[in-house]
Amino acid sequence: MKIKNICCIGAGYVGGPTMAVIAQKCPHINVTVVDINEDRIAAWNDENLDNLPVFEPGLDSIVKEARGRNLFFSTEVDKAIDNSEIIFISVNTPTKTYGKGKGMAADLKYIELCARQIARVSKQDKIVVEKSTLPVRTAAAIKSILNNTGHHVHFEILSNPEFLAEGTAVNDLLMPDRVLIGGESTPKGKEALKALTDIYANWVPREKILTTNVWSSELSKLTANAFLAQRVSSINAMSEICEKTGADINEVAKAIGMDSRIGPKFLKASVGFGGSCFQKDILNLVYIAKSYGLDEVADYWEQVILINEHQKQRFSDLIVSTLYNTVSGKKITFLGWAFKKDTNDTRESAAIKVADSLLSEQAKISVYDPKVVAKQIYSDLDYLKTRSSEENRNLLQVHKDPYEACNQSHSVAILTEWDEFVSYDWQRIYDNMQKPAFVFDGRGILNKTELERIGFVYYKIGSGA
Ligand SMILES: NC(=O)C1=CN([C@@H]2O[C@H](COP(=O)(O)OP(=O)(O)OC[C@H]3O[C@@H](n4cnc5c(N)ncnc54)[C@H](O)[C@@H]3O)[C@@H](O)[C@H]2O)C=CC1
Ligand SMILES: O=C(O)[C@H]1O[C@H](OP(=O)(O)OP(=O)(O)OC[C@H]2O[C@@H](n3ccc(=O)[nH]c3=O)[C@H](O)[C@@H]2O)[C@H](O)[C@@H](O)[C@@H]1O
Repeated sequence: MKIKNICCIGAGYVGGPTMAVIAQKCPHINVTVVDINEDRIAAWNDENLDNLPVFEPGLDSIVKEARGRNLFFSTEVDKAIDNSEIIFISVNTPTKTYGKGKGMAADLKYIELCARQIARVSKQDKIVVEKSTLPVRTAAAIKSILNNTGHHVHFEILSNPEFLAEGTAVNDLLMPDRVLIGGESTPKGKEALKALTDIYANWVPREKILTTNVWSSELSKLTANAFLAQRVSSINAMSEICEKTGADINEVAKAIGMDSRIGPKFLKASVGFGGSCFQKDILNLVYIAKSYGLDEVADYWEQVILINEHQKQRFSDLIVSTLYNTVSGKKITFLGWAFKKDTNDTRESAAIKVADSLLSEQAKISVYDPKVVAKQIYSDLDYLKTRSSEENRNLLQVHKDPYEACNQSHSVAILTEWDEFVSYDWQRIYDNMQKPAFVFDGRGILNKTELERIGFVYYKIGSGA
């Protein structure tokens, strides 16, 4: 099968970067990324590459190279579907906020809308690729919609979950550990698997392109995120034991990570994992397990989330107790708001929960983040509905200069591990703070000896004060 046109529905953190890399590596294929969000598409088309809606190191130069050549961003969804032999669905699949499965199950309404639209528009056979993260067996629902509402064209459904991490998306896409494609073992299924494999093979070694059945592929994505998040919760659980016992979490992580069966990656203690996916995907897994009556399995995975909530809460509790049991009226500076460094994404960032707890204690918070804008920070807090948006704006200020944010502060809390925080002039920060000056390092990135030499009272996650 000769593929000339690809369409991707959803121009978000996955659709945008993924398609940009496919377009760069496959100049013989036209790639059109469509979205119903006009502002987002306009931003992808912005002449000024600083205005792209997704910040990812290296993404701007790839967009610059391919955009207008064989990479297009558009709001004309029907046209792009009609023109393409392969359609990726890369829309959001958030946790349901209503009805059955509220707070647990994945909300598949955007997926279903896409399937119905593809069915309505398509006049020729198409390959439909699940790029979004989906509950296992979603392909069956998509297939049923496509086969019952379309123009009797043949649809082949593939599962091709995305494993990129934000902040390293471009590298992850250029050099993936593996590409996973699930498909049916019928002749047409095999043909579809080959067509998609051939696209990736333009830059990914074939031995790294793994094909499985559809259900294994769908479930592998949830499993990978569950295992990764479990590692973070495991190291964070140990970080609390370290703080009680005098052990140091970095030393423990190094010692266990040298065991080749455990490995050194993803063992960084933190103020809690964030991001749009770990929590939602584990909740989804818990929901799936419960729906099959597997309560013990569900309880096991739910603990990963509970430890994560605990880690965020204990960090804000520690700030309050260390600051003499009251933060009312005290200025606390947050360095970082993004859920990790090198991204402007704040979804489920630990900073949001920690700020909310401290604001409920009447603290005054100043925030500096190199990439997150004030509008986003206020919208994250307003979304919680803990207090009025006017109160949020009164209690929390956003700064464009880190030194200004720290000025006259009682304490600085590190919420994101941005590299630039390490090289700040900490003496200057100390000189302009209230005394005693506290630093709560929720990412363990600063130099304890140096900060204590300056005069700070320094707390590091996983090794205490
Ligand atoms: N963010 C990440 O790092 C990763 C996300 N994923 C998964 O990929 C999927 C997408 O995630 P993100 O890109 O982060 O979401 P996102 O929210 O950044 O982007 C989704 C886009 O889809 C658009 N959309 C929704 N319904 C639409 C429709 N009917 N027609 C056209 N456009 C529509 C939205 O307007 C939005 O721009 C999710 O299932 C997520 O779990 C997987 C791996 C990594
Ligand atoms: O499905 C997804 O959305 C993606 O979720 C994660 O990627 P992402 O959330 O972008 O970023 P991670 O690097 O995994 O970090 C997630 C959170 O865990 C935290 N973390 C990570 C690693 C660690 O050692 N310690 C730690 O606290 C990070 O600070 C961050 O808040 C996975 O790593 C990706 O493989 C997956 O595709």
